[in-house]
Amino acid sequence: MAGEQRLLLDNARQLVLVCARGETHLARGGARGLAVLEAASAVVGRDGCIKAVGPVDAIRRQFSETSFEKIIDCSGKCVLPGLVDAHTHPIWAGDRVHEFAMKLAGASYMDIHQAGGGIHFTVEHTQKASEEELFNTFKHRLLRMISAGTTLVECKSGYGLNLETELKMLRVIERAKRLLDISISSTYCGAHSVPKGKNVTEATDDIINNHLPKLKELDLSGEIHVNNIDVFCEKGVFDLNSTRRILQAGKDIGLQINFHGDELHPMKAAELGAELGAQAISHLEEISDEGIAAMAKAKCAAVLLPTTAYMLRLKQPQARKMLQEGVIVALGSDFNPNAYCFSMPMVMHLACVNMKMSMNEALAAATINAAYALGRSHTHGSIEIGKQGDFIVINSSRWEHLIYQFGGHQELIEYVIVKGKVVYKNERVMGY
Ligand SMILES: N=CN[C@@H](CCC(=O)O)C(=O)O
Ligand SMILES: [Zn+2]
Repeated sequence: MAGEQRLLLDNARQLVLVCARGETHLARGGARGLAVLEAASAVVGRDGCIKAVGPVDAIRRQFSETSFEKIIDCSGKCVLPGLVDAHTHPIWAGDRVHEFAMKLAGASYMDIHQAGGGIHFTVEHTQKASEEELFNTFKHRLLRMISAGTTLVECKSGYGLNLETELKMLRVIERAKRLLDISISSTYCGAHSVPKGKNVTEATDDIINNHLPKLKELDLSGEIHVNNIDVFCEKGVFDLNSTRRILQAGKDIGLQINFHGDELHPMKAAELGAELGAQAISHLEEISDEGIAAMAKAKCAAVLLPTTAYMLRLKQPQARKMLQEGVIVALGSDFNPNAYCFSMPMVMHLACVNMKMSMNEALAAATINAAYALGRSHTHGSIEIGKQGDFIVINSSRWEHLIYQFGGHQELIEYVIVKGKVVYKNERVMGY
């Protein structure tokens, strides 16, 4: 093939495609075996999309007349799809390291929340922060996510609660979507907590009557484009009926439903999400058997968050049962001031050890299934022709080292590539 292409990833020891037949997700046995090529190469075109994937010699023959803007010699290394983080809260001011100490001393998440800390503490600081300050810290956090291999991330608002601050957060996300080398799926999470001075019904009415119409108006004018709607459906936060009203109203203005459910108490959130056609539900530590069956039937993804269960010493979600029953299991870092973790490789490791997932299942959950949870698996989550050219290159001859070496990704990940462009090059790569 003559002409010019953007990138050749040449001669990888392992090229981990994840999927090879255009699957939108991997459930049941599908997640157990991943598509992996040995001694293979991949080509990204000037439009940022993957043009070819295959054995080294075949790709060299096919592109013998082609020039490349960049060639990366991947000998002895592994290439994987860019990782997808399906759940984060990365825009906020004021850390909560003091609450970490309180939790270590025995306070529960809800003790702190009900005493006015937790989300309320972050809301107070985020309301006061300038848009510029929020953008700068957000940018820094996204760069840390990229260096840990994330190339598509879901980002929530939800530390504003009032319309003004929720819009400030969403503008910050919009700016990052335009300016930074990472793909973002944005989520309006105005129902993250009931604001001080309002009861649940008042907060729900305010969201439905004021926030959502404003989001629709800003979408039509092209100022802010939001992808998902979220609610923290939890005892003492938003009950099932308010959750239903908000999610339905969000769906009515074209947002995908993707919400927090069944985390600290069984709420029948999974059953509700399946009924409303939710794309995904997160947490699910307290899901019922009926909820698992309903999510499998509705093809509603379960976004499991191993850092939260670990940090808060919660019971683990039943990942094995969900996988056996055919639920589409995805993973997220849940980066937020309560669970300060940017790293999907560490999340995969925790999912394997604490939730008993296999490494293949964890990688599927952090790539194609996380992309599915965001409605993006037609463009992200696997190395297949036509998809966006997002990759990580690791300095190891077997891809499983990315999960096995807990915390080791900082030395293992050599390149992070988005749309065929190197967006992170690690200068201290060491291998093993
Ligand atoms: N559970 C609700 N929301 C977040 C925590 C947010 C916070 O504590 O600031 C979560 O997903 O873990
Ligand atoms: Zn969350």
